[in-house]
Amino acid sequence: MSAVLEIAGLVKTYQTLFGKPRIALDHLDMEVHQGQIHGFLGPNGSGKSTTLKTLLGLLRADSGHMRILGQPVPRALPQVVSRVGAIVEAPAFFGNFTGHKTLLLLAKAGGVPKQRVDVVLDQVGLANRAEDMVKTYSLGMKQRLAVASALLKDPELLILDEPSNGLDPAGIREMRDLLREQADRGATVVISSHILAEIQQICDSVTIISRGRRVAAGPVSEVLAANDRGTYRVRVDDLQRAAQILADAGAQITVSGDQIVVHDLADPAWISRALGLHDLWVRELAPVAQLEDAFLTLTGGGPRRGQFRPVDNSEWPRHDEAPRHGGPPRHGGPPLHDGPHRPIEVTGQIIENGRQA
Ligand SMILES: Nc1ncnc2c1ncn2[C@@H]1O[C@H](COP(=O)(O)OP(=O)(O)OP(=O)(O)O)[C@@H](O)[C@H]1O
Repeated sequence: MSAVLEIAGLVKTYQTLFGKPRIALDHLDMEVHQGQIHGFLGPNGSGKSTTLKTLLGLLRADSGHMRILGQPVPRALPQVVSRVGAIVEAPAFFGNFTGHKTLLLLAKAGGVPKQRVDVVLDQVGLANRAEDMVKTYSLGMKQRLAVASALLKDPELLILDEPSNGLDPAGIREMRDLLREQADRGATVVISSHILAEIQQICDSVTIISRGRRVAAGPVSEVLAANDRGTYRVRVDDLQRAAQILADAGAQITVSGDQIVVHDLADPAWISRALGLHDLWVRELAPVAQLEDAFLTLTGGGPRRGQFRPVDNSEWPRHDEAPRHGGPPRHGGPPLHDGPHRPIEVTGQIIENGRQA
């Protein structure tokens, strides 16, 4: 498999008006292979947009090497630009133009045959609104128009920043099918997204960055396996009491809907034992390999009730220096005891260990 996109040692520093320069990319490496759908993930402020803009020649890097379709960029961008379709940040369209006219102008400017306009309108499901003005479009429809504009050139490499932004569940599924079709015809797709479940479903491989550095990369299954934190989903009749017992026994838990998720556990039998001691019988116990878990572990951010996690800013301590959020190292399960129960709130929201974090 040949690399369609290669980044090595990319450094980008922003000069801020006051204070010291801000390091946005800190020797970033990334590689994407042909025909893959590749997820580019990172917390807010981790450097995703900076990477994509630098790759597309919209920003100048301090140092590092980049290649698109085997050509060094930005030097050889003019040679490859006709083979790349990209949306980086929400593109601005003229509200008084129709979707059709918008794409027609873009096709003309890019030297693309105008017949492609109807093809891409159809591909993104906008054909029936093509003659309406863009200002009447919903957020999701504008997003579809943006994707249509990126598809005009029938690109070999498609780079999409948050392609599912503003789409409803049916729209997200259509987008997934559309991107899969692009990969099936041999195109390579790079998408950045915060919808991790979506990335897990759609992507063949991922790069996860934090504070401008790559913290994990590879096939989704490998990234999941390497970062399996021993997370288990439990269903039990008396959810509230079960959550209380597990929390009091020292487990790291979150409660969501009708299930308890137990984190950082080496031996799932501990859960059955802990609940069985209180005559509560487990109805379902299953491992959860979630990209979200891996993401939070790798980027050092877990949910904290009543507290906002700082954005992934270079002024904060680096991940390897920072205290790890999200609990102690994986263990075989805390010792069980029959101690007094603290009140616990089961709200369908995330709670941590039965107490406010
Ligand atoms: N023009 C700028 N001037 C100064 N700092 C900037 C500028 N643009 C971005 N940054 C900083 O660079 C870092 C990376 O920002 P970037 O926008 O690339 O992150 P991101 O991963 O795309 O974030 P998000 O997911 O929130 O879009 C952040 O600390 C941000 O504040």
